[in-house]
Amino acid sequence: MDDLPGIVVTGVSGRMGQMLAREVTASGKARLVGALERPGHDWVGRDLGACMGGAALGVTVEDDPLPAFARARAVIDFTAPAATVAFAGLAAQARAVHVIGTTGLAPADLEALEAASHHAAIIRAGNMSLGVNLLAGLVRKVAAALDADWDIEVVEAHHRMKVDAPSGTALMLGEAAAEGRGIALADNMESGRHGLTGARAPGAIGFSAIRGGDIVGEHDVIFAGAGERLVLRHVATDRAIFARGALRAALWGMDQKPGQYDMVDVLGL
Ligand SMILES: NC(=O)C1=CN([C@@H]2O[C@H](COP(=O)(O)OP(=O)(O)OC[C@H]3O[C@@H](n4cnc5c(N)ncnc54)[C@H](OP(=O)(O)O)[C@@H]3O)[C@@H](O)[C@H]2O)C=CC1
Ligand SMILES: O=C(O)C1=N[C@H](C(=O)O)C[C@H](O)C1
Repeated sequence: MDDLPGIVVTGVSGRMGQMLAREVTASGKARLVGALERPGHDWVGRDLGACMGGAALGVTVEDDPLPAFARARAVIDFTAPAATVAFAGLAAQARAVHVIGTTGLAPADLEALEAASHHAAIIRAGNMSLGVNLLAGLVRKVAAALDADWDIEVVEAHHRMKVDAPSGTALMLGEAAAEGRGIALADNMESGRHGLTGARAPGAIGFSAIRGGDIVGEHDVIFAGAGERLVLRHVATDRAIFARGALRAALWGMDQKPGQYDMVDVLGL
């Protein structure tokens, strides 16, 4: 057991943090060697298992990232952009693999990750599930096969607590569609339609977001042509799919050189 590679989970009280801690602990492939929360959080100093309402795990929740990262081979981080940028610098310092599931990152955040990736491997994806990463490949192929008379719309639905839109997955799928079509997503993105919008811009890739209840994550990519419509869909019903992908990425990343990677690299798609 002691020779299993050590992993730290950040934002451990969160929806994904708890799922990740359970996945790592139950995997038999890695050891949970650290669980982080922010200073002042009421879990800090307590046993993680008890905090999650189960048996003691022998892992005390901490609030100081660097010493935790220093004893880990990998950090799995599903938190928020500002936290992820700070963790990237510290993971680079500790030479630990940084697996990033956090979405909503701004261009300046991505620049900070690029700098950190010169010192340690970073694996980042807006969706760590096998299904969505396969779907992105299908979307790229379909977009390449159809001409610009087929309108592309990405529709996503998530739980009421989600704070960013479009979702990281929707952006991944939009990027795949843009790549397939040979255009830049940034120049062709249409989202948040409201009021007298005018007609749809030719060649645009549209985004719509639904928020409600406990929806785990649903994504449709619609190719709407004249007289027919093709819909490619992924429905997540269990957050364990993301945690499983993240653990796989962490283990894979331990054999990689510093640099930036995604789930296509991890899954060999
Ligand atoms: N790539 C993928 O496959 C997936 C990505 N996600 C993404 O993961 C992220 C987290 O989602 P979810 O678990 O639902 O969110 P939650 O809000 O449930 O959890 C976020 C956690 O991060 C902590 N956190 C936030 N900011 C900081 C900070 N500055 N310093 C330290 N800790 C911080 C929060 O602590 P506190 O409560 O104190 O704020 C909380 O514990 C989102 O960006 C989401 O989109 C989610 C699922 C799959
Ligand atoms: O916040 C979530 O919950 C999810 N976020 C990711 C995203 O932004 O696409 C992945 C998944 O859809 C769940």
